[in-house]
Amino acid sequence: MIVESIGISLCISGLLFSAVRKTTLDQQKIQHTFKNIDYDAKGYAPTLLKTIKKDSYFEYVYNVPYGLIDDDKLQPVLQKTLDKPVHVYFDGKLHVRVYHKKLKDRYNYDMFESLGGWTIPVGMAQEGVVYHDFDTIPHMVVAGSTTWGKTVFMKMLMTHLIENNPDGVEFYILDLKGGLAFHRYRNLKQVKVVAGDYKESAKALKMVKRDIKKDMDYLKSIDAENAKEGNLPTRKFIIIDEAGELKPEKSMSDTDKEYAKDCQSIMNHIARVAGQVGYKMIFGTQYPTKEILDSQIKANAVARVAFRLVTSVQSGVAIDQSGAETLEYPGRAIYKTVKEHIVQTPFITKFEMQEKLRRYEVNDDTTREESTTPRTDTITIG
Ligand SMILES: Nc1ncnc2c1ncn2[C@@H]1O[C@H](COP(=O)(O)OP(=O)(O)OP(=O)(O)O)[C@@H](O)[C@H]1O
Repeated sequence: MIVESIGISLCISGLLFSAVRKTTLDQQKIQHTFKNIDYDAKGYAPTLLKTIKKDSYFEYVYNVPYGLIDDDKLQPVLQKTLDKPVHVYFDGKLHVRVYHKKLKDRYNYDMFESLGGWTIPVGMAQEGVVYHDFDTIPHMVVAGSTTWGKTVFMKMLMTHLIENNPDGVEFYILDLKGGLAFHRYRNLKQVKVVAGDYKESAKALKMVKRDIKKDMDYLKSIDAENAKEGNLPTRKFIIIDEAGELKPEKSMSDTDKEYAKDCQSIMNHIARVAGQVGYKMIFGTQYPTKEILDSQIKANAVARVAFRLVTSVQSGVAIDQSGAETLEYPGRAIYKTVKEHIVQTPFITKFEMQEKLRRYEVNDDTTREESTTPRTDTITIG
């Protein structure tokens, strides 16, 4: 009995000693970093106020001298120095959160629990799984340079929403990279359109605009403020991949320019008025510039997912801060609404998607029309 309790107390003191050693080491390295990158005001560096110990991280809170504010380079430098994931934020005090473990570079889709409804898993963060609810925040920007995970993410989102609501979700997909990425899903009963060029895109969006008007008139007639309150069973997702292609360019024919302008004006309309009526826009782009992500879209697409981008300027346009240019792995992203999280997004293969969605395929367009809720204005392209 005595031997056992001595063993337990030795073990506890061992753990405490190891935690103290780790925090002391972190603190020393952080303080040296402040000095080496001149993070001070007239020689006065931040001073440690307290240390918060949590299961997954230690957080060091610093008093900072007046006039010293947040600095974008602090987080990447500390991350490299400590060789651990670090999150730096500033709320009058400077917080340096140092996580014990690094995120893995792959988490398979099937390990993410479904919360049902209009919620999707955005990915695994240090704090656990992060979800996004499209009924709370309807529109989303998904930015990322090519080959860093944007398309896999949009396909994962589609798979999850179909699995959650096979009879209540509809997709209108503008696949402006030639219709290749989403073409194979055109026969799913939930996919109303896969538009592969400007003409088809403009036609699809005009159809969406007409539906929005009908749904708004209906909600007004029953005095409901939004789709949820009006018990509208269907949510419609407009996926745009690649939004940059809709910017009218000199190289386009005059007709295509007109179609592209029509598309932009309807996209702005959807972003401004249609979120609460049950229309959700997923705005994918590999070139986040001010022209492509214009102020209307940005003001209304409050949820942002940024995979690796080329420059901090692009990151600034996509998520209003730098950081996406430093993401290290495909599938790693910054998810930002009011708060921001670094996540490893769920990975799903084409084969897994096919296995999950095969049952919703309809063989030809006639069967497809019959198998979906009848709508007089549904068209099928692609
Ligand atoms: N969530 C993820 N976790 C781990 N690896 C991923 C993840 N998402 C994508 N990848 C890897 O990155 C590769 C490229 O992904 P994806 O096709 O989505 O890129 P993309 O940015 O959409 O490129 P493009 O713009 O050319 O279509 C995938 O084939 C896969 O190997």
